[in-house]
Amino acid sequence: RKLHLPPGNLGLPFLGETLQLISAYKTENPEPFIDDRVSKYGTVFTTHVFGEPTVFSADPDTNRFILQNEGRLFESSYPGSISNLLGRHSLLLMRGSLHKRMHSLTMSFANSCIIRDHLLVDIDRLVRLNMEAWTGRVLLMEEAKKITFQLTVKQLMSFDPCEWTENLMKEYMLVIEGFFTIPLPIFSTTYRRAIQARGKVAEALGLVVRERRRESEKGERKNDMLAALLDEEGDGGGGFSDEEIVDFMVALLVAGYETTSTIMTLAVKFLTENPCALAELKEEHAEIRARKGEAETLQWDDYKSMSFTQCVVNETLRVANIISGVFRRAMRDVSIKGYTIPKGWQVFASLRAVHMDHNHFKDARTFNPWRWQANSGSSSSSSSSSSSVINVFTPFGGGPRRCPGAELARVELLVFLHHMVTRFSWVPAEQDKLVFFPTTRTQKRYPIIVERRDDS
Ligand code: HEM
Repeated sequence: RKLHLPPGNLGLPFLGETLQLISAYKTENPEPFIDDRVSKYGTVFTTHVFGEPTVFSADPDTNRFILQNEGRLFESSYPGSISNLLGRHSLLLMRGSLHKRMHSLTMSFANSCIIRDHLLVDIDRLVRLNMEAWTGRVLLMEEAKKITFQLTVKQLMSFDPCEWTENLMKEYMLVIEGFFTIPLPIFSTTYRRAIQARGKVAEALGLVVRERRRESEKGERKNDMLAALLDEEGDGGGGFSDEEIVDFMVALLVAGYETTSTIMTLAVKFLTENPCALAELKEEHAEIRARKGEAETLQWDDYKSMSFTQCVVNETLRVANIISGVFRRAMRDVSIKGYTIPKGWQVFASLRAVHMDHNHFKDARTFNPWRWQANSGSSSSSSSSSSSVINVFTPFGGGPRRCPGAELARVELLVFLHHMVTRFSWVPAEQDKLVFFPTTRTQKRYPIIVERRDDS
């Protein structure tokens, strides 16, 4: 068929432009890959990456259109290798009314009231507990991962850290490695190991589900996500099967883990490189600590008073979000900006391209947390965009699949930064570089030397 595709270049047969993309994203400055194409073709262009022709959007209105039309014109789409790791009943792969129901169930376990009344106390306790053991050289990325894993396990099934959770985490980390063996997972031993580890994680979680069913028959009920899943009715009436519940839990573990821990680590890296921002952040947290006793848990009001810390988190999400964009598939021919996206084509809504665009964010390539201060939470952007900045800042996506853990992630990040700056001073242990492929991370997992503060 003759369709008016967005302009662009499909590159080499099969490989397309995948190698150019990978080599750009393996550096600290991946922007030229998008900049070059935007300047040649405009903000919506055609390329060919990871084995498929793809319409790439660096345009906020197009991104919004794609995200809001989930289930009508576009649907989420993951390669088979990722779907196998997630499990077929994962929220990320669910569609239609079941997706809607399970998305709101997840939200109901991570909304502000639940965080304020139940989760905040655990977040504060588990962050402190982990930091108690910090001394000398610390691999910050590893520590942040440990914390986010423990927090999710607690929220999902009420387990505190123990030998069982440690073993689960070891297997789980192998699963996570499998997600980043793109573009050719089939040939990778890391991927095969990840699939095996996924089996072990599912087995361990399956045992927990069965045990909890037995407990609930005796009338015992915990207040956690697993309890809510056990109460929920499946699509065909009756409850969910063990397999469905396990897949759902694996997806939640995956979704909140690498994302939040990366932002924790990178916020610290950017603060270290920006002493003025670090000084202002320390001041904000010293004031909070001065109002409280050393051992006193952070309260919701304390969290709400961390306005500069929110700016630091926004800015870190803007310049280095691990989710640089989302893939979708066109469910039918879709007209957009005078072009046609053919049915079945892959679409990539790039969140990062918008966040790094000078038309929406002044000096977009510079880390500047103060930009968020202008109107309490929104950013001071250049005025060349008609859309408000709040609409173009979408680190948690948008539409029916918008991240249900967004508020929870923010609370975890702020509590982590609070204890980090009130308990420790630190210096980088060695030079470490930020890269964006296969995922956003620092090459050496950001090693730092920590020193406990006398007053902590
Ligand atoms: C800084 C941390 C986080 C970032 C940047 C982030 C970002 C995102 C983004 C962009 C999406 C949309 C994906 C899409 O449209 O296909 C998403 C979805 C999701 N996130 Fe998060 N997330 C974070 C933390 C969390 C946490 C802590 C949880 C735990 C509850 C979580 C659970 C989920 C789930 C379950 C989905 C899938 C929603 C669906 O498909 O309906 N995320 N996240």
